Amino acid sequence: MIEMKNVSKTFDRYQAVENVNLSIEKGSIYGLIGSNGAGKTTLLKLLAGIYRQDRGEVSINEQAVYENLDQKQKLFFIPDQPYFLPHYTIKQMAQFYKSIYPSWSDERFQKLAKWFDIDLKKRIHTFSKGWQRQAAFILAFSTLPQILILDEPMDGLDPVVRKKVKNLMIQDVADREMTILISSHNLREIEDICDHIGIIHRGSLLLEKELDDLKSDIHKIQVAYKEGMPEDSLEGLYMLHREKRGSVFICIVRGKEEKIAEQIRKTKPVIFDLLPLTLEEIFIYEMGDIGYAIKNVIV
Ligand SMILES: Nc1ncnc2c1ncn2[C@@H]1O[C@H](COP(=O)(O)OP(=O)(O)OP(=O)(O)O)[C@@H](O)[C@H]1O
Repeated sequence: MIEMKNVSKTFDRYQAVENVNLSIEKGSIYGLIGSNGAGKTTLLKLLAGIYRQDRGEVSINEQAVYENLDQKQKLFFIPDQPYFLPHYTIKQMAQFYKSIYPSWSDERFQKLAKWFDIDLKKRIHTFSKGWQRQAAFILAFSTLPQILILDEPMDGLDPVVRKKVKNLMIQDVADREMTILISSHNLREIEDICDHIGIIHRGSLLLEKELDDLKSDIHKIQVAYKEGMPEDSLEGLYMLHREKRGSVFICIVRGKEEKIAEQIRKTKPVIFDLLPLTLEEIFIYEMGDIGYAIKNVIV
């Protein structure tokens, strides 16, 4: 299990991460989402042992990560701009990682190189952005990490490669209970593969939930009445957003589906639909609930 307890990190008095508590179960795929500058990369680098926290504890299976070689050999971090040793080919990078990671698999490396159809003898810095990212994934998956930490992983990858990478992730989670932590602004992709979601805002973790729980706790309702909306129809509902389109009211409501439906039906609407929200919509309204502007966002 990956854990953060009361973790804070400042840069020159700027609080990038503030008192974060977080836990990620083995074998889960955790999506970290948040606005620009929210602290996602800082959090990932703390978990990867690249940054040292000012306060709190960062641990994997109850052992500190920072300056702990044993722990670092269990994880692989792909930053938003993958790093390679200057002028190295993929083959040379493979030798380098083989010397660092005891779990390195030559068999996996050869298999992946063939599958991605990549030139192992070409210098990586001459590759396109997408090819460089593919190289990073081939190397990462060849170390057979217990934990894979990815910052904006699909940036610059074409749809076929994205699918291949997603399949590899899912396969390794299923076969070896690998844990994945992903930060991305592509919420459709996060929704597609993650089972847990954390929303970070201004350095604090706003919420952390199973994706299914997150989705079952917030709904969009469309409702219309013969003679306008009765005054008390929405009383007691936790309303995150409300707008009127013609005679139809569109509301975003927090709460359980049955409870919301029961209350609305009592008011005898002529139209009533209760719809699930996408992760993108949930993110926008959760952020709106804490004052991050949702004006002019049409859903
Ligand atoms: N090395 C650093 N030195 C000084 N400030 C930093 C450093 N790294 C991050 N910060 C600041 O910490 C805050 C959080 O940055 P971080 O990169 O973690 O955000 P993010 O959520 O990944 O953002 P984005 O989605 O825009 O990539 C920002 O205000 C950033 O300017």
